[in-house]
Amino acid sequence: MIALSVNLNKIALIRNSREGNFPDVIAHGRTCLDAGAQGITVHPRPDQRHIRPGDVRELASLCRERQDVEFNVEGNPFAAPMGDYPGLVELALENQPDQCTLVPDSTDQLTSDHGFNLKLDGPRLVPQIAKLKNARIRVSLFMEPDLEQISLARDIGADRIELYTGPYAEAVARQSPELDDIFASHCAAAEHARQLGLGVNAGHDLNLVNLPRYRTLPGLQEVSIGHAMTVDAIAMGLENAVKAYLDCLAGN
Ligand SMILES: CC(=O)[C@@H](O)[C@H](O)COP(=O)(O)O
Ligand SMILES: NCC(=O)COP(=O)(O)O
Repeated sequence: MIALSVNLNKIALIRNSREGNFPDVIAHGRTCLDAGAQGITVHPRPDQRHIRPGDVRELASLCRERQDVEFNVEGNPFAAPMGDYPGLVELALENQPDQCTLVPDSTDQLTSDHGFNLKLDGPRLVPQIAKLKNARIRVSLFMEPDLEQISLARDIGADRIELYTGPYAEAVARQSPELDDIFASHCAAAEHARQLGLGVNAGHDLNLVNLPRYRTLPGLQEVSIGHAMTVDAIAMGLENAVKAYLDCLAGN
């Protein structure tokens, strides 16, 4: 089974556009879990444009209440604390998610758009990964489908990789002639990761159109999906949208 972890960033983005707590991010998280999602993902950013530290605390306790539900906190481990945002690793250590996905994005970035270059960032990631693993938090690294880089992910102690699916999603949307090669590179990366003993997650811009092919990736364990699902929820309702993604992942 491929686990569906629903990313709630965009629900929080709408909430933050006004004062108050509407829509309620935690209630929407509960709806996703009630509809059968196996996990919740958040990607708090230092500017708190969407997910805030308080959301992480409340979602951590929501996920703890449920059996077989995983909480995944994503973000840049090197971004400095800002306001009451304490830094990603500190936030994770405080809230004990099941998984922390480290992503190499800068503070002013619109969204995540590349995986780690571990030749550059590997040495300074080592102590961050060790802190998380000592706290029994699974560590995943956001990566391109590059075999040499994936070997380095194993060498510095990662448990899993999350393959960055943005270029794959764009190739599907544009019906690009490069699509087959891009997907083949993801399959080779997933096989390589598995041979090294790394788990395989994937995410970014996955949707109901591009997921039927991506779900066939060898050994895929988890997808985290937020943006497209939130858009689909406008038309379908959140519960139906979650169920549609679960059906899609099941190959129905
Ligand atoms: C890591 C990743 O792929 C991103 O999709 C991220 O989790 C979403 O962040 P934003 O919602 O801020 O674009
Ligand atoms: N890790 C990717 C993620 O959480 C969701 O990305 P998106 O579906 O919002 O692009």
